[in-house]
Amino acid sequence: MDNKVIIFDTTLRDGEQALNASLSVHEKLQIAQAIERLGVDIMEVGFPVSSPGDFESVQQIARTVKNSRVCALARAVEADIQACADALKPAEAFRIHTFISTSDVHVQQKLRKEFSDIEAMAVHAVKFARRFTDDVEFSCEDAGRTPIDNLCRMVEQAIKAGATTVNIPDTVGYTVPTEFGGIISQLFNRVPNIDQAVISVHCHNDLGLAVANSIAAVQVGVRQIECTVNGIGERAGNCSLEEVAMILKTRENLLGLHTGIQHQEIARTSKLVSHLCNMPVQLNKAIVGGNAFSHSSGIHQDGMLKASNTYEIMTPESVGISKTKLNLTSRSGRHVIKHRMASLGYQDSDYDLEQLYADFLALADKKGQVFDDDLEALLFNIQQQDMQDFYHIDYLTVQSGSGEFATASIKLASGDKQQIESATGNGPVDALYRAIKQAVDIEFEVSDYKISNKGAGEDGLGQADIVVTWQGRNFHGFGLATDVIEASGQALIHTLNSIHRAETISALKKEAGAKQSPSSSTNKPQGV
Ligand SMILES: CC(=O)SCCNC(=O)CCNC(=O)[C@H](O)C(C)(C)COP(=O)(O)OP(=O)(O)OC[C@H]1O[C@@H](n2cnc3c(N)ncnc32)[C@H](O)[C@@H]1OP(=O)(O)O
Ligand SMILES: CC(C)C(=O)C(=O)O
Ligand SMILES: [Mg+2]
Repeated sequence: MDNKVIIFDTTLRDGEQALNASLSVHEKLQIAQAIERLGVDIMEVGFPVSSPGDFESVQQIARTVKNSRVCALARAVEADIQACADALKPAEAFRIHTFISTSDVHVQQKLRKEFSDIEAMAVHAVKFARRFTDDVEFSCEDAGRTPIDNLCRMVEQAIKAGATTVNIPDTVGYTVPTEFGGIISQLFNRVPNIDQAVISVHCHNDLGLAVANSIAAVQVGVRQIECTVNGIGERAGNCSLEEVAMILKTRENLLGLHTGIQHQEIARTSKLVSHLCNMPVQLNKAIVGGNAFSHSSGIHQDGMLKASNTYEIMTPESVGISKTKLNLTSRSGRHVIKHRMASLGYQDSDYDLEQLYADFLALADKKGQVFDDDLEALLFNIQQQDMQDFYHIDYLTVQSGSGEFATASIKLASGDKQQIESATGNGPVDALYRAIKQAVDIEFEVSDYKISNKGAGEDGLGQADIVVTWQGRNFHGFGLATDVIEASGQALIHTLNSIHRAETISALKKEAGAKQSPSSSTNKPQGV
């Protein structure tokens, strides 16, 4: 048996069904091109009968994509299949995928038919689809809950009618791996013509088992996995493409299978899909989550510094992520601090590791994650108070109305000095930022400003993200509050505190440099 597993991507069909905002034709095309670059064998890109917009996007993708076969979905209904054929026509070769439910609950309650009617509809649909292409896939919807005798009958009939791929979906993510693998094994053992079609699986993640079930299926002979980028799809989603691709690559030694996926494209495809679909990826998601290649505790970081395979079973570069992250937190140890200081250009003799580590722990307990600037600030013995909150808004009020200038008044603390300022502006944020500018000693420009919603409902939080340019360097800051004006103020103050810290560090570096004699220059911090 061939040991290549065909990857069938359904991000733009099953994945798209689960979005809370629709994608434009242009956005779908961008995703299709990224998925093509990823090296999938087949991409299912829509359900053309469902709307003129979906028809058009399937057509555009069929016109554009060349290196993956394009496919569209149809009920076991002539009009749906005809729509697939019409939309896919621009492609040189295409697949039509038709389906009907086979489980008792779906046949009786949803379709309200007899199983024999369903068999007849399936056979007719497959034969009708074969008029347009010799690549026809048939799916037994809810196969995971279908009585095995009925499932065997349906698979045999579909192959006899001309299906070249037969897909066994666990539509509601009900089965567990041994059970699902057992269903597939029974099909291989009992359906006489099974070797005349590729057998595929399409698993949903309702119990978090979509990937495990798909792997159980390939272990007993399945050679096509249907999946989506980031695992998006109906309800809890579909089998995640990046997870199966990396399981098959990383455990090729055990499974003896491979795919045609270009693994280095995984991270950027995941980011594009997440961004265009407005579906954030959870931090701890395997392969593409923000923490998938970051290490936070001292024992792990020490291991990673000695040999990365102590805690990484694949490299971040292999999935297109530039490098492993070693987060500095209060769970970090001395080895990683030493390593980070060396990468910032410091030699061991430039600092007292025990003192720095003690200060670092005190700061990490307060702050969570400690960044490189913080470490340098500790090195130069800056008071933690200075590092965290030199500037602070004690009070702010803003007045605005349509057709008038807005006015803002603030009371701002700068270290132990306090100042009251007022300013007018084109809007409330402009007025507030002008008042803050009058109160601080820093010449800066706000070069980017964005407000986004965090959480649902009227009392959800607003997040302000700004970029401030100071002496040619960009500083990012954010603020989070139920009031967007307050969030905007916090964002600017956050940024000004970072600038203040950078200013203080550079003054201290200059001072330290001036005190060094030429003969002690080897002790100078380098590369900072
Ligand atoms: C498991 C899956 O992911 S299946 C794919 C799910 N995706 C979608 O549903 C997205 C596209 N769907 C649509 O745009 C619409 O549902 C359409 C155009 C297909 C149909 O719309 P409508 O005609 O208004 O029907 P509606 O969606 O309300 O009901 C579905 C009908 O199709 C029937 N049906 C469902 N599946 C199938 C099937 N595989 N083959 C034949 N008929 C089916 C249902 O029994 C129901 O028929 P009824 O009207 O006789 O009761
Ligand atoms: C149409 C089929 C393959 C499907 O999406 C499912 O059963 O989940
Ligand atoms: Mg599905």
